[in-house]
Amino acid sequence: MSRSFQVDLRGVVDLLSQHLYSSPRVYVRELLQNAVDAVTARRAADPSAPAGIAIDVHSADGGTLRITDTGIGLSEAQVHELLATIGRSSKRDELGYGRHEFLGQFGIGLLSTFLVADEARVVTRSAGGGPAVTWTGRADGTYAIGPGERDAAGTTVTLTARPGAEQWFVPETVTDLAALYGSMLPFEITVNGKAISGTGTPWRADDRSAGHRAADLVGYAQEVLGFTPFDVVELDVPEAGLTGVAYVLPFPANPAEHAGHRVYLKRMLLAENAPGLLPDWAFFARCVVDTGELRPTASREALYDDEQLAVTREALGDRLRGWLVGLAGTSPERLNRFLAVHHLGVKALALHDDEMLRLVDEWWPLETNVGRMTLAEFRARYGVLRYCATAEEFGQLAGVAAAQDVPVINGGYTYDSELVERVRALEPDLLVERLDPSDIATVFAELDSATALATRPFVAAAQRCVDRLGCEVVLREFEPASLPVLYLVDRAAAFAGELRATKDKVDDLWAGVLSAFEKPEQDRPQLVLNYRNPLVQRVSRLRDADLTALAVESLYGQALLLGHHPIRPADSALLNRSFLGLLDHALPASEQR
Ligand SMILES: Nc1ncnc2c1ncn2[C@@H]1O[C@H](COP(=O)(O)OP(=O)(O)OP(=O)(O)O)[C@@H](O)[C@H]1O
Repeated sequence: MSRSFQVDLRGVVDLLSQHLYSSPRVYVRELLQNAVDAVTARRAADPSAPAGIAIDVHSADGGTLRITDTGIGLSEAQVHELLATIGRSSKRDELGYGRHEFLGQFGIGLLSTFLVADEARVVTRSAGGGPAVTWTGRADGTYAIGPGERDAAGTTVTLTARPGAEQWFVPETVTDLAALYGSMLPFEITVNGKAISGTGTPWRADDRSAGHRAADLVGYAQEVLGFTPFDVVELDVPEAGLTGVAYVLPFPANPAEHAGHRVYLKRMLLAENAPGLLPDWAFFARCVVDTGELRPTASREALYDDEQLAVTREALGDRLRGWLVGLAGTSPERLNRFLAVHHLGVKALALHDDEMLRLVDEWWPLETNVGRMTLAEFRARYGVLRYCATAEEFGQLAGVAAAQDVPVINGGYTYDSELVERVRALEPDLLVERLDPSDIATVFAELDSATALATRPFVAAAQRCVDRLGCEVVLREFEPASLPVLYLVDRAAAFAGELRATKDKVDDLWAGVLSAFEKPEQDRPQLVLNYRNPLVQRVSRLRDADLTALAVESLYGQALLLGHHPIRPADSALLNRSFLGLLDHALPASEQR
């Protein structure tokens, strides 16, 4: 013998309230939606039928809400079949798919009334004829049917607040909720006599002037989203029955935070923060759209992530890409302003997305030692993309490289050096070179042999001064002559330096382990003195050993500062000492004054 399932309605309502719906407030949406569907169904058969939905809500006596529609209504047989059977809906076709013209499809919406009330009373009269019927459903799973009083076709649902749910029956709250969900619906809807719908979507095509329409769109963003958009991009994807606008954000957005969009389904609000409508790279835009074809999840709070959503996402992405490309073509100045706001996000995405990379390549000016310019401009001019990987290396080398006609990009800003390397994806034959301080050292000219011989004692003395600081002194000739000294740390030496600093801080065991990585001598940073500089020449000729030491030490300090190198405690002690020592030498002794 086959038996029927028994359903514990309390359990089902708990399930809905705790796991499906985010808040009891959705009961307003579900009632509104049933009323809209009923009006739609009636007007499908009789386009001249009235289309009105009225909510009356009072908070006296704990709270009651009544919603009346002029919709299709239900006969007694339909009441048994549709209202009293969970999961049964009149809005699905023979195959069980939601019918296109209706908002509902799951057959559970009415249950949401039990989130806020113990009893729902429905008085309905079918437009097809027959007497009015009253159905009273209770949260404990029982229902009663009896005759109803109602002259015109349509339905009235009445709820009384359950103790503890009174806040959902406050007239202002209900007005706000009805406006939130229903303000774009194409029928007149009133709450306590006040209309909350009627004007339609702000992007509708009508007889407003272009300026008026544009102002409405901006006004909507200001009022509803709370910002004045950088730009407004109109959206239209016929396959998804989708229209709307994308607002370009006027402030930086984090691409990692998948921003949500305001989505209306057949003019009724589905979600204020629906994710997944735009591709990840379009993090800089917030959409407000109305769609007839995309499917909701059963909670009606998000879009169902299916193939159709994926196709729509692509189409919307193309639209925004088109906007960006258009901006580049027609209004580079605006594109630059856009990048000034969103460059970090655009750059982050350019690491994976060729389209964004192209945008950065052509439009984002980078710092170089020959002025700010885009990567595209740089390689058109110089052929090679030569860059320093860190701001410190750029600080050390920019001036010297420029003096030797070596243009170089500062890759030290967030993502910049990765992007320079990535540009190869656009142009596989492109030469990309990372400039290392040791590369620059090789272009320094050796001194002629006589000068080298004559300055050998000075170099030896200078070496003794800075030996304990772990660097090697070399005397060379290079441009610009105005630069007396350079402190060059190549990558290996920088690593060795970090090792040394760490070793000083850790215990013996670790220091021993770290020593295994250390390489001797040739990795030491170089203090390169420029013999072309008149001051250095004078220092090299000093007879006084103390003064020579002071001068070398202060040149060392100067080189550290110029190259933005970290100043260790030993360095700052030396800087102090050399500065005071030089001052002492420079000032006349007091008895001579
Ligand atoms: N105001 C109304 N006028 C006419 N029929 C109604 C009304 N409210 C509900 N019904 C009938 O009751 C059925 C069940 O409603 P319910 O809200 O539970 O589900 P649904 O609207 O079909 O789907 P969903 O769960 O997606 O909202 C509806 O399919 C409809 O036939």
